[in-house]
Amino acid sequence: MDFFQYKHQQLFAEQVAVSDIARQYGTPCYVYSRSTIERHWHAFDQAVGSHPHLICYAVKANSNIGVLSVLAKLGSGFDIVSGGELARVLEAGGDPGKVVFSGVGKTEGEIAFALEQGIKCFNVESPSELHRINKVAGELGRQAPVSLRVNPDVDAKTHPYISTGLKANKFGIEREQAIAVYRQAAAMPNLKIVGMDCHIGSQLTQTEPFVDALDRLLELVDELSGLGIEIEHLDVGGGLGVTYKNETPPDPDTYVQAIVQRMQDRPNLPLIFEPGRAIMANAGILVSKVEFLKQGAEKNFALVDAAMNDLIRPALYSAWMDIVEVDRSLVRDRHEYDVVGPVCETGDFLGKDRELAIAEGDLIAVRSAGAYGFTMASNYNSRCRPAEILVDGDKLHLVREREKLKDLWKGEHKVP
Ligand SMILES: Cc1ncc(COP(=O)(O)O)c(C=O)c1O
Ligand SMILES: N[C@@H](CCCC[NH3+])C(=O)O
Repeated sequence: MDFFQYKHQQLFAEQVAVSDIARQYGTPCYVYSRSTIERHWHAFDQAVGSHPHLICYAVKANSNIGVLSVLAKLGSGFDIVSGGELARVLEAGGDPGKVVFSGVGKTEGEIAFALEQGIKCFNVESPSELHRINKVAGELGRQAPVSLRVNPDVDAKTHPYISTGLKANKFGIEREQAIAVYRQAAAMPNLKIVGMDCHIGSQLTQTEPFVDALDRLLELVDELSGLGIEIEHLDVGGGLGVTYKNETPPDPDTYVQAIVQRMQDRPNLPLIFEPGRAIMANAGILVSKVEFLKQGAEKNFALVDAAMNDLIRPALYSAWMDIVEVDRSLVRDRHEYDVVGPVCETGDFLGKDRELAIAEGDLIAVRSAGAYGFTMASNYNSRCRPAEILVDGDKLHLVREREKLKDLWKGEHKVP
């Protein structure tokens, strides 16, 4: 069931009319559905069934404290890529013992912070990082749990900017070197090898690359076992795609089943999943107001009050995101528009060539904007970042206030 749907031609978020939310909190604003977040998380968790596992939501997709607190209450784990994300998880009430720390450039400070908090493990992306973790752990008198992120060299068949599992990508340790690096890790006194990890890219719409990657990892697990190095968990990463337009990704159940089936003869090797987009994308929309309609020589423009600084995916990846009218009861002529924001960049668009029945002052919503929306927002053009509202049935929670002008120069100083 979709928790963003029309009732009497009005777009609703759960039981609240989106136009009421806009009236109360202004635009632009992100609106999230708690039920959708929970349903998506459970879809992963239940699909794994009795195989031991942990769902570690990828915080980068949407790191709002309100969102994280919903997931923490479900008992979710978290995949983080910075000390900042760890701090958010802790603030939201997440369990550090269920946190895996990915990312290619962990600093000494971040490693120390994570060790002190007792995270589940570091997903290590290079031999240099192993040395660094070993050093910091030694200084703190601790043993650091580590898992190597192996780059399995499979083609994820996704946008080149968001593919991560190819030899040409900066992520992970090459498959051919993995055994040697595990041996190095085994010889370091302050490390404890606990797992193996991979993440081959984002917005994948086929199951096959995931299964190929898993098979490649399992070969390595067996080879390591022969060398006396036992892997205690296998982290298959995130990356499951969603439908923005006409993509047909497998649903979480089909994707998870394909992976769990491969694990049937390894019932004691726990799995970790790191979904981000599949949990959050369709749990959120970006609501914006039409400021002006403008007729150009070749195109009609709908100038709206949200821009690339609020939602950069269309500008950055030419990503197509659905744009809909919030109130379809209004009588309007239907025209084709480029939906653009006020930022001074030609690339500032939310959608091109969209048929919409709108007038100045009307509301539109960009759908599937719950993942990589606010987390990639900036203050470019000195624009205040939008409010974020979480809907829970008929209740509204303002989970992030709209930034105020003073927030724009917080921490900056005039020169005497
Ligand atoms: C290491 C890691 N894990 C998980 C994710 C989440 O990916 P997605 O949002 O595609 O599920 C990412 C981002 O692609 C990532 O880099
Ligand atoms: N930010 C990207 C995906 C990158 C995933 C991060 N590893 C998007 O909006 O689609």
